[in-house]
Amino acid sequence: MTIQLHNAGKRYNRDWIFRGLTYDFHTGSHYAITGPNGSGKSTLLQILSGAVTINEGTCTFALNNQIIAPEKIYNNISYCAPYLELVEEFTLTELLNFHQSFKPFLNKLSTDFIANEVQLEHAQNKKISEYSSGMKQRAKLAQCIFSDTPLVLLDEPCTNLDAAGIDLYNYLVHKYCANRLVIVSSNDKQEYGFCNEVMDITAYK
Ligand SMILES: Nc1ncnc2c1ncn2[C@@H]1O[C@H](COP(=O)(O)OP(=O)(O)OP(=O)(O)O)[C@@H](O)[C@H]1O
Repeated sequence: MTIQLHNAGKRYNRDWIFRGLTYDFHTGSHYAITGPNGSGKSTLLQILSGAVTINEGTCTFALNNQIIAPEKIYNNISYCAPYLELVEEFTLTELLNFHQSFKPFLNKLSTDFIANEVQLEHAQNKKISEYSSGMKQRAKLAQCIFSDTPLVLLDEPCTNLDAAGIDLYNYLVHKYCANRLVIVSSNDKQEYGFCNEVMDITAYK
């Protein structure tokens, strides 16, 4: 999987968030997008998911050297972000089963195994609405990291996680994302310490 930005620019109304952004993202590398609050990290991540369009330049997605149209890219993406909601009426088992009906899990892993991996096996049959905020974040990470996609987009992935949760995040990323294209939007080294490429978005203001 590759994503190539060439001279990309994004503005909301008259305000440019970034301009002249030329950057290649490749499978095998793990990238961090850093910058202060409001600098455009989440906006860029949404562009890299195909959900938001740029106002100038190009953003090209390719899988196995075949160009993919931005509107088709969603099949290849797992996304975890504070602004993406879970279906809270579901239990974790129902949520994972529903999710895998349109996005299968890595190696056909079972929902029981996944609940166990994120240490939520004791709460597997409890409604997500009754979860704590840290438990909800573990459920979001489970849904994202275990989906069998070449691209994993993580926006502030340790939101609401305690120290054990942050260790769990690092374990999941190392075990299940090693050969995937991973892009993390964050200002917290605990969230992107494993990334081998760091892009400071303020360089493109
Ligand atoms: N839908 C929108 N319409 C108008 N402006 C927007 C929209 N989304 C974001 N912005 C603006 O774009 C800028 C970048 O926002 P963005 O959320 O990408 O920043 P960020 O770096 O992720 O911030 P944070 O670290 O606080 O999460 C901000 O000035 C924000 O107000």
